[in-house]
Order: sequence, then structure tokens, then C-alpha cells
Amino acid sequence: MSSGEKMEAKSKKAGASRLCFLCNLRRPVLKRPKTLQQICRECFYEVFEEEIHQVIVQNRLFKSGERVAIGASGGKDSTVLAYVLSELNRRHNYGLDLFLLSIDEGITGYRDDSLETVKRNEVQYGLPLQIVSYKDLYGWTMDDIVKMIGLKNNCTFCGVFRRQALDRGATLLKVDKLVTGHNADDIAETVLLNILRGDIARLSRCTSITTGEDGPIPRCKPFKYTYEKEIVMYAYFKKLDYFSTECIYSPNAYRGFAREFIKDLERIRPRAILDIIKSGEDFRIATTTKMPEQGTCERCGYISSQKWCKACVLLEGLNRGLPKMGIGRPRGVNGDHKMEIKKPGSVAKSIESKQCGSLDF
Ligand SMILES: Nc1ncnc2c1ncn2[C@@H]1O[C@H](COP(=O)(O)OP(=O)(O)OP(=O)(O)O)[C@@H](O)[C@H]1O
Repeated sequence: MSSGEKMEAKSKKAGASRLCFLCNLRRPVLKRPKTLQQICRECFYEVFEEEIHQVIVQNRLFKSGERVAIGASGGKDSTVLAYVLSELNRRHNYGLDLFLLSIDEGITGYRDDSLETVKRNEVQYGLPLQIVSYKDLYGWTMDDIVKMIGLKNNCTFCGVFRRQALDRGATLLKVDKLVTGHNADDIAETVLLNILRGDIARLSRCTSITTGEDGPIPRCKPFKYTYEKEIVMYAYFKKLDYFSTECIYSPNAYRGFAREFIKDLERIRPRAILDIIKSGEDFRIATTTKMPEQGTCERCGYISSQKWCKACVLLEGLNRGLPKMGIGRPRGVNGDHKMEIKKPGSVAKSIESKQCGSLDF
């Protein structure tokens, strides 16, 4: 039984004798995860889509005439995003030119299969697709990287490279904005992780619905308040074509614990997800906290708060056979991961940049 089928069976059992809480006309077929209301399929589609529309309008995510790339991994979140955004664009005349943008990380048995799903979505939704690969951009696939470094820390490489690859793909498509399928659960999880890591710079921006306005392409998260469980239900009821396998190189245990913790909280109190996001939004950062200053990478020109951007540091490590270079945080002057670049006549400057991978979106 798929997770969508399980949710439907549970919901049907719970609401067998009542009428839909919202329309009071039809039989409920599900218990809405966000509110625990028993509602019918039609009302579910309506509230799900309308809430996303309201988020788009209230936050002024788009302007008419903009070209917008949807980061499309073939997974449930980005597939539902591509479908719903196309629908809303038509229904409410947003006037957007939508594109699918997929990054091929080079993970055999995972990304190659999910890209086939995105290629079908291209036809199903009539959205032009651009694929950009790590191999072309960096000369390395994730398969190559994992062969060299093993499973530990591979998510750092993947996250850092994906972030830049999405920007480079968006530049190729000449889009004004990039949207991703990050949902409320992802954001709550990131708030918690940033607190656990004491990463104040990221904590202060991880709840922003639009980020990167000072970078090459602004990024938006229209699903900022959309629950993962509702996305799964929507995809299931609409019979959307998506790829549901987990990444084969994804051993990120720390993030996994945070995820499980949030799921447990959600079981006891569904609002917990929204409350964590609200707490993240309302944090005030002390004016004495030192924040990184944004500049550009001396090597590739990409945005960076350090001399070299994180991707260049990681690539340098890979190409020199020192893959641990740039992983983790500085360990003092003699730290084994620290790398110094000396220019003639200049003071040595550390190019150890902070991890800016999977948590940054
Ligand atoms: N390979 C990729 N190509 C394009 N966009 C991607 C890719 N991987 C992730 N993204 C974007 O980043 C978002 C969050 O990615 P994450 O890896 O957290 O996957 P997820 O939560 O399982 O989402 P999805 O269900 O869409 O795969 C995705 O919804 C998508 O918009």
C-alpha cells in the first residue's frame, strides 16, 4: 500500500458516517493533515490550491510577464509544484512563462530514473525542460565523487553543487526567478537544524519565502506553508506521475533525526510545523552577531562570502585528491581541513568557506 493509499484508508474509516466539514454536501474521503478536518476530495483540491494561490499573491512572488524556472527533480514536491503552478497560472492569469529545470547529479539508478519522470512531465504539462549536469559543469558525477570519498559527507558536495547548478541552469534559461518544492516540513526542519548548529546567519534567512535577491537569480518557495502529507495526498488523488525513490546516497543522519522529531511533534499537534516556522520568522538576530559579507568568488565569479566559493573549494579538493578539503568547519590554524592561499605580498586568507549546501535554499 502506498503512503497515499494508507492515508486515504485511515481517513475514510475515521469519517465514514459524516459529511464534508467544508461543503457539508459530500462524503469526506480524507482527514486534512493540517487541520484534522474530515473533507471531501473536491474541497481538498480547492483549499490546497487556494492556500498556495494566497501565499503567492500575499507575498507578491511573481510579476506578470516573468520567466520562471521550476526546479524539477521528478519527486512529489516539485511535480506537484509544476502541476499546481501551471494550473494557477492559467486560472488566475499570472502571465508567467514557466520552465522545468532539472539537475542531473549523475547518480545511476536514481537520478537517471527520476529524469525520465521529468521528461514525461514536460509532455504532460507542456512545459519546456532544461537539464544541466554536474558532469558538464564540474567534470564530476556524484557516482565519481562517492567512489572517491565514500558515503560520508557526500550530501555536502551534492548540496553545494546543486545550488550553483540551479543558478547556472536558470541563467541559461534566462529566467527571472527560480521556484523550488521546499515544503513546510522542510523549512521547520531547517529552522531546527540551524538552531542545533548555532548557525545564526542561516537561521535568519531560512524562513524567507524569497531568497537570493542580491544573487544571480531570486528563489521562491511557494510551498512554504504546505504540509508534506498534503502534497503526498494531492499527488495521490490527482494521480500525478512522480518518482518516489529516496536518494541512494542519502545517509544524512542528523537531518533524519530532526525530520523524525518534527513528524512526532506533528502527530501530537499538527500545528507544530507552522509554529516552528513562525518561531524562525520571529527570531531577532542581535546586532552584535557577526554576519558574513557577500562578495564574489575569485575563481569562478559566483557569489561567495569567502575568497573562493564553496563549490570551488570542494572541486579543488576533488581535483587534488584531497576530498576532505572544505568539509566541516575550520579547526583552528593547524586544522587538517584548512587551506591557505597566499598571494605574493598579501596576507594569507583562508578559503575555508562555511558549509552552504543542503540547508541553503
Ligand atoms: N536534481 C534536481 N533538479 C532540480 N531541482 C531539484 C533537484 N533536486 C532538488 N531540487 C529542488 O529542490 C527542492 C527540494 O529538494 P529535496 O532534495 O529536499 O527533495 P524533496 O523534498 O524530496 O523534493 P522533491 O519531492 O521535489 O524531490 C525540490 O522540490 C526541487 O524543487
